[in-house]
Amino acid sequence: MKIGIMGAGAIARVMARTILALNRPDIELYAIASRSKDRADVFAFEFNVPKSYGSYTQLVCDENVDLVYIATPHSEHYANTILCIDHKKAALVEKAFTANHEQALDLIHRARKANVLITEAIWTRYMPSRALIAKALEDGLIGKVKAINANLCYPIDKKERVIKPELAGGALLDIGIYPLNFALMFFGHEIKHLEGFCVKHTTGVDFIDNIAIEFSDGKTASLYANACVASDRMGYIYGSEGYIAVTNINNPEKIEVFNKDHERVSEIKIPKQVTGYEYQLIECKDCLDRDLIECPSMTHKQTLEVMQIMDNLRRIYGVTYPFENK
Ligand SMILES: NC(=O)C1=CN([C@@H]2O[C@H](COP(=O)(O)OP(=O)(O)OC[C@H]3O[C@@H](n4cnc5c(N)ncnc54)[C@H](OP(=O)(O)O)[C@@H]3O)[C@@H](O)[C@H]2O)C=CC1
Ligand SMILES: O=C1CO[C@H](CO)[C@@H](O)[C@@H]1O
Repeated sequence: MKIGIMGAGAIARVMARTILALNRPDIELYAIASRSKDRADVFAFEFNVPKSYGSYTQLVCDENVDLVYIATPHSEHYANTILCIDHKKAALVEKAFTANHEQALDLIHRARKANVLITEAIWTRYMPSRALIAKALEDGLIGKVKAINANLCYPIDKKERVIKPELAGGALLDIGIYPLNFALMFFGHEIKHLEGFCVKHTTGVDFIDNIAIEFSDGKTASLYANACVASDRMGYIYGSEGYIAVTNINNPEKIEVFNKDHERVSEIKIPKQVTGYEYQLIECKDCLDRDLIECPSMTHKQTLEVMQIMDNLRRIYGVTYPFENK
């Protein structure tokens, strides 16, 4: 699978390092495309990428590219993915999949019509830690499962793409999406009641997010994201007999099981990984081999439901992006 990266920014570099370190002959870093040929050339030199393009269109016109990894700001994902679909290129689209549900729905309709794989690069959904936690819950390690509490905070208030409304910035789409997915991955998507409260940046985007969910089966989730501070990134799943503590919900480092007397009863070992970003690539390769147009770890339906929940939260917050008001 020859990968072409769209956008030569921060996460693109992490992905390039991942592909190189993965060192699989069947998963190759083949091309980089930037809006600037100079930036593409610098990137290509840095990671020894065979092809370097000064426009995204040139990348999707390269007949050797099998998968485009879209690593641009949220506001751009919609147009970038259309470009891929129109050129019959499979796309792994960074989270948030799009700026809103309407864009996501349109992309999925287009991809299905064109029979092209598109999927959201919400890396935590593809990781082995997800199945390990789900199994611990199924096995009854903490009794009857009742509630989740999770947070993810980074001091990212100087990043343009995070503070600018026109780039669909804000804490929710950038980091709040992780505690949200953490809760939905383990409790499902059937929501009975959703509440939210945010503090806004001076630019108008949400910057400190508090989210409360009551699921249809009575389980609950309290989620927090803050784009001005660093936090412990803990995720807790509480049950009638104890709780599971996940250290770093953004890339799980430790999964511990405690009983209701707060004694640690076990630790669930996480397999050694490259960076954690490799699993979504491996699943894309598998999907392409099997002619699938969506990834089982993050189905189109699940992506759409996450986008809908985030739209609903933004409605509660009173946050819209300028291009949505036209
Ligand atoms: N999974 C994860 O752990 C992470 C995911 N992300 C996600 O990755 C995406 C990119 O984030 P990140 O790499 O931090 O962002 P950066 O700002 O570092 O890079 C984004 C790149 O997108 C390109 N781009 C295209 N259009 C625009 C535009 N209008 N304004 C600015 N840049 C543009 C630029 O590349 P060029 O000019 O070369 O074309 C730019 O370098 C986001 O969706 C974000 O949520 C980010 C960090 C971690
Ligand atoms: O997905 C992400 C995880 O962590 C980052 C902090 O560096 C975020 O900004 C980002 O978008």
